[in-house]
Amino acid sequence: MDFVLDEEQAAIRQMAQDFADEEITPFALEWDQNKHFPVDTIRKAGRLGMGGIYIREDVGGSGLGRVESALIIEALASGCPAVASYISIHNMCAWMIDRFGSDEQRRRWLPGLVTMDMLSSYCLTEPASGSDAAALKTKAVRDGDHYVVTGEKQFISGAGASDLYVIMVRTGEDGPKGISTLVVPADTPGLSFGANERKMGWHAQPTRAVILDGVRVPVANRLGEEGDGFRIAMAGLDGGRLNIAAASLGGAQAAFDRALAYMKERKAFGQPLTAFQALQFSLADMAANLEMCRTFLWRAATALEAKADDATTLCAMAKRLVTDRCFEVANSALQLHGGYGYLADYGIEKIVRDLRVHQILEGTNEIMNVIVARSILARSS
Ligand SMILES: CC(C)(COP(=O)(O)OP(=O)(O)OC[C@H]1O[C@@H](n2cnc3c(N)ncnc32)[C@H](O)[C@@H]1OP(=O)(O)O)[C@@H](O)C(=O)NCCC(=O)NCCSC(=O)C1=CCCCC1
Repeated sequence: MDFVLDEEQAAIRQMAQDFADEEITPFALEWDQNKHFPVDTIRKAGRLGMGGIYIREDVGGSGLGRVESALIIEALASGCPAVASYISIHNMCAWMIDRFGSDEQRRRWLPGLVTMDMLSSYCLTEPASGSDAAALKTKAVRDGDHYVVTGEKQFISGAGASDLYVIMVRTGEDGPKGISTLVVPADTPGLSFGANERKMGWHAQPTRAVILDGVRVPVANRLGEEGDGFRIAMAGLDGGRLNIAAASLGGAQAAFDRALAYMKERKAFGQPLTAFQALQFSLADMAANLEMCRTFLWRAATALEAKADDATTLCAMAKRLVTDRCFEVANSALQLHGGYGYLADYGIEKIVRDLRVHQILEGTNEIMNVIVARSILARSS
């Protein structure tokens, strides 16, 4: 196994890092404080190929793999985890269309999605179903060559700003086999949005409910067959979870870098903070955790790219391990800043707030353990 990036991967990572340094980092605090969703910046990322990272090239995608995606999202998140995560979600939706859509659907939607002239949102969670995703109730009733869809999706990132909504609905029996996936354009009559939720972090992207009131969606907008929707949703999340882990890694690395710079400058008891062994040990722990997270993330990304049998399990492990450890690293970076770490202008508390939700969304870390434990038990039976 080769853990050294090749020339192309190093160049891709540098391109994303340059973009983050120039277009995201200088503005991230302002976006957070003003709850501003930087759509123009996101579209600029799209023009550099970051809207269709692992989309096939025949429709304008970048044709890269999951390791490259982890590199890009990590770099973007060094500027703002919330913006990087939105780009990650958009990529997940585009991939679901690329992987499960017909040729006609791919040609219809992907050229706009890969450039991010069209933005997309993933809609699975409902007010009464989160972890138990297969209990969703949003109903789609067939009426000729349309479905009539009624229900509500909760906690939807980008809702109100996105142009396309990839929505899991119930077309059949209770449970996972009665679920289908529909692609619904924002301007479809009957589609509306709840208020922007007030959150602890992720202020640089809106989170709203998506409300469907008798929305007529052409059957031609269904991905795959009726009943395929749960499998499609879960397959999308395998890669989504890796990207969320990469966003945690980028945020935690940025917090570490700031803590190191601060410790070199700040003096206590006549010496820079870097002279104190207890604080050196803290830095060493943080650095080891970051490196472990990065290495494991690349391992899981390689497995997903290779469609390995244990890819879903490794993605779940990576999501839990990386988002937990990186939250601890960011929190330690805050601690190393002393009182200044708690001030909004230093930017560290924003990273901690942004990273906290990565332990909850795209499947809570407890659900990640459910997935891992099930696979261990299945293998040992
Ligand atoms: C793991 C889980 C709890 C499992 O459920 P059950 O036991 O009901 O379903 P089970 O019996 O495991 O499976 C059913 C079928 O489905 C196939 N399949 C499962 N995983 C996969 C997979 N990874 N790939 C392909 N097929 C899969 C499975 O094989 C089975 O089919 P079969 O019967 O064999 O024909 C699942 O529900 C889950 O994960 N919840 C977390 C939701 C959750 O993660 N939201 C997050 C919502 S999104 C979110 O939070 C966002 C936040 C910010 C913005 C973006 C989105």
